[in-house]
Amino acid sequence: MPSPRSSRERRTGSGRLEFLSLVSQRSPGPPDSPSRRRESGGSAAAPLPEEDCMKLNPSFLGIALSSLLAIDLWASKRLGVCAGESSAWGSVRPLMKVIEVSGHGIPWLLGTFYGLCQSDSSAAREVLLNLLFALLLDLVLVAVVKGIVKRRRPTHNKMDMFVTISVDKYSFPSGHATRAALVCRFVLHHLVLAVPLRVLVVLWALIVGVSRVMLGRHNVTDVLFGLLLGYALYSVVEYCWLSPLSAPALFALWSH
Ligand SMILES: CC(C)=CCC/C(C)=C/COP(=O)(O)O
Repeated sequence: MPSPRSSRERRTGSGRLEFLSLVSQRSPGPPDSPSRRRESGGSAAAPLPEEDCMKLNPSFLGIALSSLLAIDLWASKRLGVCAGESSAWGSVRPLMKVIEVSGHGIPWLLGTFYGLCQSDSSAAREVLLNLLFALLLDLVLVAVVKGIVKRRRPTHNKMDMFVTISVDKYSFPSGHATRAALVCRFVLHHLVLAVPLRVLVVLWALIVGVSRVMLGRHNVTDVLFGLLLGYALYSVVEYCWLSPLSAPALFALWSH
């Protein structure tokens, strides 16, 4: 028995199947428009209001963003292999938490402040004062962006972080990632280090970023944006560089 064929197909002289163009057979307009769908139901319909058409035709940007977010959530969940003790890489979680502390704001702020109090050269004081300024600027900027975006941390995150502030319930951007990128650029520009140490500094920043996703603290996009933000923030710090000439009162505070 011959198989039933749709009205969109016909046979050519050579016996090959050819698909008839739907567009050429119907009235002009987008082939999948709502009015078309109504026509295919057999009854003529009045055109839909413009707002309805807008809802039915989401913009390319909207689709691209939702797809990116869906991929982000899926990848972040799969990469969150240290999110709990019972996770696939749960045994590595303590090491990841040490890396977390290495990028935390408190040790960096306290360490820089201590160095500033101890330093006896004006060049070191200038660098440390600017590092302190950079770290504070970073904290404020991240808190503002987190407060505006209000993206929740991944559901698989265990909120057992060392010292947090209220906006740290939000995840975009990763504060550890901004700090790691900022400190990395700062150190590479202002400390004279041997190449292996420079490589280590870059590796540390990348590992801090990756560990945020592995610990389940962040989605991948939080970390990528955080790294970019920290990188860009360093340029702002360079631009506003504090020196004994531009901020004499501040330097007078630290001169012994
Ligand atoms: C309390 C102070 C001085 C800093 C908070 C540091 C902190 C907990 C940042 C959050 O980082 P993530 O956004 O990467 O989770």
